[in-house]
Amino acid sequence: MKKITIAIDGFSSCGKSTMAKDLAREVGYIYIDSGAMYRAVTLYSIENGIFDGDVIDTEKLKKAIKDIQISFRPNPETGRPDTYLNGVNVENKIRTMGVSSKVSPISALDFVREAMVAQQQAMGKEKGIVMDGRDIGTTVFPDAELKIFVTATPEIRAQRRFDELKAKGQEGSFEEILENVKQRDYIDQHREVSPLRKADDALLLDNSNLSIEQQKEWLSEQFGKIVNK
Ligand SMILES: Nc1ncnc2c1ncn2[C@@H]1O[C@H](COP(=O)(O)OP(=O)(O)O)[C@@H](O)[C@H]1O
Ligand SMILES: Nc1ccn([C@@H]2O[C@H](COP(=O)(O)OP(=O)(O)O)[C@@H](O)[C@H]2O)c(=O)n1
Repeated sequence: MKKITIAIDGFSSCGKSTMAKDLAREVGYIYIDSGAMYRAVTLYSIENGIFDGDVIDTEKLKKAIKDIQISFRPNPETGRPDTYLNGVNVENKIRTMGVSSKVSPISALDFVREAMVAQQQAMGKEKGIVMDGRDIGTTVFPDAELKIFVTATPEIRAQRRFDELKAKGQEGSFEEILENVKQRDYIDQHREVSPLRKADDALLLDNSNLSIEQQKEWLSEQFGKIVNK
């Protein structure tokens, strides 16, 4: 069966990673969470004095960027990849509100995007990959055979993220999460480099009223239409 490239983009916390991981597992493709890479750069910046409040020392980060190595390794317990920053497992740390509140300004920096996009393109050069993010169908893999753009209302997305963080015992009120979701959407859509937008040839999926199982079936169907053509 021919191998293709699958790009899943969309708004924050709508279920992109969930559907991307499910499909990758089902069809035996590599799954890459590009958001985890931007989150890892943000964690590095927080831990290495690159932030002074909300101000970013861009010169310092520019010098450090080549020393920031991000990789993914399978976690046998969860059956999903964990994110490693310079060899250390940071999967839990990068999902905190502290990182969520600082990730979009870091992701708007051109040199950060350049470094991440180069790594993402190298990961996908053999195809057989599902990658989710904000600019996968527009910038990272503009020739992807299957492109999806996912959305849901901000309230539903914030509720999903709230439930997730609560289940992990992490802090964050619904209002704080909703505000963060809206703020990141705004910054992601309005930045100069590779802003979040639907690629012209992407299929739009509003999953506000779909269950995880239903969206998984829908995505498998779209995949089948392309590989069985
Ligand atoms: N269709 C859905 N209905 C309800 N919850 C969902 C759905 N899709 C995903 N979720 C849950 O919503 C949360 C955010 O999903 P995630 O895949 O991490 O989103 P994204 O990658 O877009 O940020 C997760 O806790 C996930 O289990
Ligand atoms: N391809 C990507 C992926 C994420 N990002 C940035 O990284 C942040 C975190 O991405 P994420 O996918 O982990 O976000 P969630 O929707 O999972 O909360 C986004 O809000 C964007 O600012 C990006 O700029 N480009």
